[in-house]
Amino acid sequence: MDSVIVAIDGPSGTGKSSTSKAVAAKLGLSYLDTGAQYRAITWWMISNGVDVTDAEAVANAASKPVIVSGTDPARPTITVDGADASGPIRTEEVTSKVSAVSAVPEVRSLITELQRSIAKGAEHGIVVEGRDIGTTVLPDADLKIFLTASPEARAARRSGELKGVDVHATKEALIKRDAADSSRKTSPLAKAGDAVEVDTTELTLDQVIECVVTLVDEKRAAAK
Ligand SMILES: Nc1ncnc2c1ncn2[C@@H]1O[C@H](COP(=O)(O)OP(=O)(O)OP(=O)(O)O)[C@@H](O)[C@H]1O
Ligand SMILES: Nc1ccn([C@@H]2O[C@H](COP(=O)(O)O)[C@@H](O)[C@H]2O)c(=O)n1
Repeated sequence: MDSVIVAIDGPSGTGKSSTSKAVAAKLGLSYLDTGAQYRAITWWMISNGVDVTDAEAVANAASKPVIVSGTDPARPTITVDGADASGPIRTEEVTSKVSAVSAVPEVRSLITELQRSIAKGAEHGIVVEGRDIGTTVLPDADLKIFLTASPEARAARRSGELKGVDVHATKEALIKRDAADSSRKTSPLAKAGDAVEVDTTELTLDQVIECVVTLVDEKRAAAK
C-alpha cells in the first residue's frame, strides 16, 4: 500500500488536529482539516448577513462561497473567495454558530464533495480529520481512528490554549457543541463500526501520535 487514506474523527478537543497534522508530516501525507471548511462557510454566512438559524437561507447561500484548503501539514491554509480565513474562522462567534450551519444538508453535501475530491487528488495519501469522515465522507478509508477524551481533559486542554478562559464554561461549550453535532439528522458525529477507538485522556500528544503511526504501519505491512 503506497498511498494511504486515514480518517480521524471524534468530539471537540480530543486532539484530532494536532494528531492528524503530526502523523501526516511524519508519514509524508497530505492533511485536511474538515472542521476548518465548516467554519469557513459559517464565517462567510455571518459576514454576508445570512441568519444561521434559518436553515433555508443557509441552504440557498451554501454554493456561493469558494472555499479552498491547502493540505501541507506543515502549513495548512484555508481561503474563502481568495481571502485568508485562518484567523476569522477561530473566533468565538464562528465556534458558537458552526453547528447550526454544518447541520444543513445542502452545506454537508457540497462540503463532502469538496472533501472527497481533495482526498482523491492527494498523491501520496492523506489524513482527513472531522466528525463524519469514517462514516460518510471516506467510508473506504484504509484506517479509521475515533479519538475520545473526558470532557474534563478536553476543557483543560482548550483552556490552556486560550489563556484566561474559564474551564467550566469551556467544558459546557464543548459538551453543547458535541450534543448538537451528534444529534443532527444528516451525517452526525459518530464512530464508524470499523474504527479503532483511542481514549487520549491519559495519553500525551506524542503517545497518541505514536499510536496512530503504528496503526498506519501495521495496515501497510498487512497489505504487502
Ligand atoms: N493527548 C494530549 N494531551 C494533552 N494535550 C493535548 C493532547 N492532544 C491534543 N492536545 C491539546 O489539546 C488542544 C486541542 O487539540 P486539537 O485542536 O488537536 O483538538 P481537536 O480534536 O482538533 O479539536 P476541535 O475538534 O475542537 O478542532 C490543543 O491545545 C492540543 O495541543
Ligand atoms: N467532518 C466534520 C467536521 C466538522 N464539522 C462541524 O464543524 C465544527 C467545527 O469543527 P472543529 O473540528 O474545527 O472544531 C464542528 O463542531 C461541526 O459542527 C462537521 O460537521 N463535520
